[in-house]
Amino acid sequence: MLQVENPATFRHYIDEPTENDSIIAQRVFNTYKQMHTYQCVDFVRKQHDRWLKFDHDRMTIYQALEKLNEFIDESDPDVDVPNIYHAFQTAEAIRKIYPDQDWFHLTGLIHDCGKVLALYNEPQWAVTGDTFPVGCQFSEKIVYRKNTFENNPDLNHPIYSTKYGMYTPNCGLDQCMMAWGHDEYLYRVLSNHPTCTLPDESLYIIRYHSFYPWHAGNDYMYLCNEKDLRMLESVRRFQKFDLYTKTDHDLPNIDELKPYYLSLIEKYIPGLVAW
Ligand SMILES: O[C@H]1[C@H](O)[C@@H](O)[C@H](O)[C@@H](O)[C@H]1O
Ligand SMILES: [Fe+2]
Ligand SMILES: [Fe+2]
Repeated sequence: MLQVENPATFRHYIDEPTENDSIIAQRVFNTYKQMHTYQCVDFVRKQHDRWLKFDHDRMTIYQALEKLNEFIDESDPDVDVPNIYHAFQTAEAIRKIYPDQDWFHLTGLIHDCGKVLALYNEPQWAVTGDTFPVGCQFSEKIVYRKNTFENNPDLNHPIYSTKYGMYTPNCGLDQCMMAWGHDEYLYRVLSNHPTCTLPDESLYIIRYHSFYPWHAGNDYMYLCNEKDLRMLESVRRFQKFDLYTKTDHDLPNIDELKPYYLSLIEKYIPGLVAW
């Protein structure tokens, strides 16, 4: 088990921060305010059209990871260094506790690589942050649920505002359209890569790791099928490493760790990937 000294210090979201609150608190709130204003069924459809042709770039997974050197996540109250450190912190913590599960180490390393979207001019509210399904009622468990959705075009939609919205009971999360961001994007990129041999569990973790209203809030169970409920434990197992290893001190030595992770990429996701 991962030892966590003080879990309550993570994911602290300050409501309606003012100038007296930290810059980070303001930046996080503004990112979610925009996300909850603009993420709607129409927007997600447009993003699928735009990004699921995989005609933006060709680069290896490691090259994508290195791009996160230039990227600070504005939705995250717990990280204020480039995201590549978070990738190695997550992976190394998993490796310590599960030395034999190399696919899980690699999952930790790459799970946020979808954030390269932001380096192709996508705004952070369409890249980072927690996710939720669009096309049905927004859960009370979404962060800042009370004061950030008032201008969302789907909020009072006759179908999308109902419990099941455009879905059916227990249809399965793969039938649901999630708010567009780094999870769904990387999942689709890897599914489209002909030589990716990561196990299903890995791809599932990548796809839903930001779905906090579900895996942490226990909501949306009425959309889940058996597979989702089976995978929930895996997502939760991953989430502890993803969240509780975030620290801006003790940054990992990337050059030292690089050869091991390059070997895992060669094993599970070799070659140039289409983005
Ligand atoms: O701010 C964070 C960050 O963007 C993570 O990458 C995402 O997975 C989390 O759900 C979110 O809370
Ligand atoms: Fe993430
Ligand atoms: Fe992460």
